[in-house]
Amino acid sequence: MIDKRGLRARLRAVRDAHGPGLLPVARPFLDRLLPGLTVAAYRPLGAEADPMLWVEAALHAGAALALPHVVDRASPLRFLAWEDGQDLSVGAFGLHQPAPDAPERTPDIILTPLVGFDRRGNRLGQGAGHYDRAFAAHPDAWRVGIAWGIQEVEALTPDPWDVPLHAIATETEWIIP
Ligand SMILES: Nc1nc2c(c(=O)[nH]1)N(C=O)[C@@H](CNc1ccc(C(=O)N[C@@H](CCC(=O)O)C(=O)O)cc1)CN2
Ligand SMILES: Nc1ncnc2c1ncn2[C@@H]1O[C@H](COP(=O)(O)OP(=O)(O)OP(=O)(O)O)[C@@H](O)[C@H]1O
Repeated sequence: MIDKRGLRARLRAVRDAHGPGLLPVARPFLDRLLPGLTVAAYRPLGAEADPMLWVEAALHAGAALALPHVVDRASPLRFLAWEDGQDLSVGAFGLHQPAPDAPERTPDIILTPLVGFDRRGNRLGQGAGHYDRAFAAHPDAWRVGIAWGIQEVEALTPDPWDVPLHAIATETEWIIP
């Protein structure tokens, strides 16, 4: 039985030792983009891989953007509209988020920050269940995990509520489970 909390602490340390940076855009993401689609991205926390080049590609393709908005661990995440260049404010967990009254959006693609992952599409997140619940609420969205390659682990044991990723992007690989 894996100790998820211990593993999470170890993988956060591995990620932070890597340091921040922009993740290059993966070709299959570009191929998927269409005008009018909604792409949910995120603003990185600490040394999370930064998807800003993916955001630029999405805008270039005419897609709309959303960012996650959370208020605490217990409440569900909402994806809120984010117009290009729009100011963000710092909220829960130090996250840069849209204003709480920004319109809610249904994502077609969810770019998901990972704490850890395995090659089968299993994911370890922050442990509040924000993305677990978002995946359950948006079952038709394309779930792409984003991480540095060193955040890979041999195998994660999925919990009953876990919804696997469709793909994982790292700085060197596009992994299809
Ligand atoms: N950039 C980013 N945005 C995100 C997430 C994320 O993981 N990364 N989320 C993912 O669900 C949601 C926010 N949920 C969160 C839940 C818990 C913690 C948390 O426990 N933070 C730790 C430090 C985290 C770290 O260093 O990795 C803390 O505050 O001590 C953070 C975000 C939505 N937005
Ligand atoms: N669909 C759901 N509805 C309600 N609660 C959920 C749902 N999915 C997960 N949860 C709860 O959220 C918590 C998620 O913990 P877990 O350790 O699996 O998070 P995680 O793998 O780090 O992922 P996340 O990024 O979503 O936090 C658990 O307590 C679980 O009971």
